[in-house]
Amino acid sequence: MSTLPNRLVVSAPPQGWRLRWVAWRNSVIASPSFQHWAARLPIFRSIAQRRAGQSFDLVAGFCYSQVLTACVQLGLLDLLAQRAHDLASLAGATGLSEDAALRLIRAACALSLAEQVASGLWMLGQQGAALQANPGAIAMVRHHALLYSDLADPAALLRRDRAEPTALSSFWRYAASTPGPEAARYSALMAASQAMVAQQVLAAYRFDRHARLLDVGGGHGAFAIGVAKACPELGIGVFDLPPVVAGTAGVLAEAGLSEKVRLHPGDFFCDSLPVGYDCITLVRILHDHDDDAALALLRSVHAALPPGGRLVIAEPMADAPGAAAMGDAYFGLYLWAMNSGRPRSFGEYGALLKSAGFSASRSQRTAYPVVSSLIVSSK
Ligand SMILES: CC(C)=CCC/C(C)=C/CC/C(C)=C/C=C/C(C)=C/C=C/C=C(C)/C=C/C=C(C)/C=C/C=C(C)/C=C/CC(C)(C)O
Ligand SMILES: C[S@@+](CC[C@H](N)C(=O)[O-])C[C@H]1O[C@@H](n2cnc3c(N)ncnc32)[C@H](O)[C@@H]1O
Repeated sequence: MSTLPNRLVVSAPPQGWRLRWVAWRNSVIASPSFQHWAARLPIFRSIAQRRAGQSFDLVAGFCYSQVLTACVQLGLLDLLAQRAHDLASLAGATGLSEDAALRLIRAACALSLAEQVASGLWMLGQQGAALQANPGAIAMVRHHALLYSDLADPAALLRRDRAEPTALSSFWRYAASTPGPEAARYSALMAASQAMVAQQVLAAYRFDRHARLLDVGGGHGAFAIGVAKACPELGIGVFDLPPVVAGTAGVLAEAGLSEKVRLHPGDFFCDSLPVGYDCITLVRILHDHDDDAALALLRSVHAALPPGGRLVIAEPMADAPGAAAMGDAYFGLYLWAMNSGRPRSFGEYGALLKSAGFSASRSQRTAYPVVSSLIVSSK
């Protein structure tokens, strides 16, 4: 656990030596003759080939994503998870010609989504097995059609006025504040991807040290249900927009937790948060909002907590250890396309939390920072 610096992390002006080192290093790496010879020198060969592969993967990444999308769309991963298949059964089950099925299964094998276990016989590969264990990730693969439509012309997306609606912003804005199928679709997507996050949060923080927990922006209660099962003695509340909370009641009833979890319909930008909870969670909330709105929400949370009360922030963060691309490269563009919010580093949250009046904050490592990280703050 590390204590967060209580000020916005402004990187020190680059030292002279760092500028000179980076400039020299780049001039060497960018040299075609160095790239030619590095792969031929035993001392550099493996790193040169690995870097070349990484460069190719960066250039070709969208194609890989679409191989995964095709596998999800055609149910290929589910098929391969059940048993080994030959080409005829794969073609029949997916509705593809044998030529197309062979092209897809070879591509899936190249990405470890599938694995040839004998001549003409395939099963799930390591990457396919890992993804099958995370239905939320599979749900996001399906959801990415919206994201990729907004990213079709990335320069135009970055240039345009963020007030202009995009496919993603329409999905998230409209769905969050309007009853009906859109709100249900939106909350179902959140609930599907919540399991991975809840697992990380519950393993990293002991909620049973508290008496009552309020999950602000708790959606259809997926996190609240996870906490209720892990901490049977804990009093739990969920605060969310009225159209969403209307759906939460049904989800809690199905889980047999209607009496256990108290619902608080409201708008956390207009209404005060309910008091009486000694722990408040913000799970995948703050990164949805720009700094001013995030600070206003943190101030509202601070006002609702008793002295010594705790705030637990859980979301995918920028600069997460071993997952830098997930932060500013994925969520950075995702939230830009959503017209609101950004991923933040631990240091950036430290500054916001201090401005909101929190006395101390610390980061809490999780097993998979690529899924979610934690910050714990005290009033
Ligand atoms: C058994 C033998 C012989 C060897 C084993 C060797 C070994 C140890 C292998 C390791 C296997 C292993 C443990 C693999 C683990 C894999 C895991 C945990 C994979 C997890 C993948 C998770 C993914 C891909 C998650 C993706 C999540 C996404 C894309 C979430 C997007 C969320 C969005 C867009 C949220 C939007 C909400 C908003 C609006 C931003 O607030
Ligand atoms: C990205 S979802 C996260 C849901 C849940 N915490 C999770 O991790 O799956 C954001 C949640 O914040 C809620 N929300 C957005 N704006 C809100 C507002 N102004 N007041 C209350 N809830 C809001 C949405 O309805 C949604 O449930």
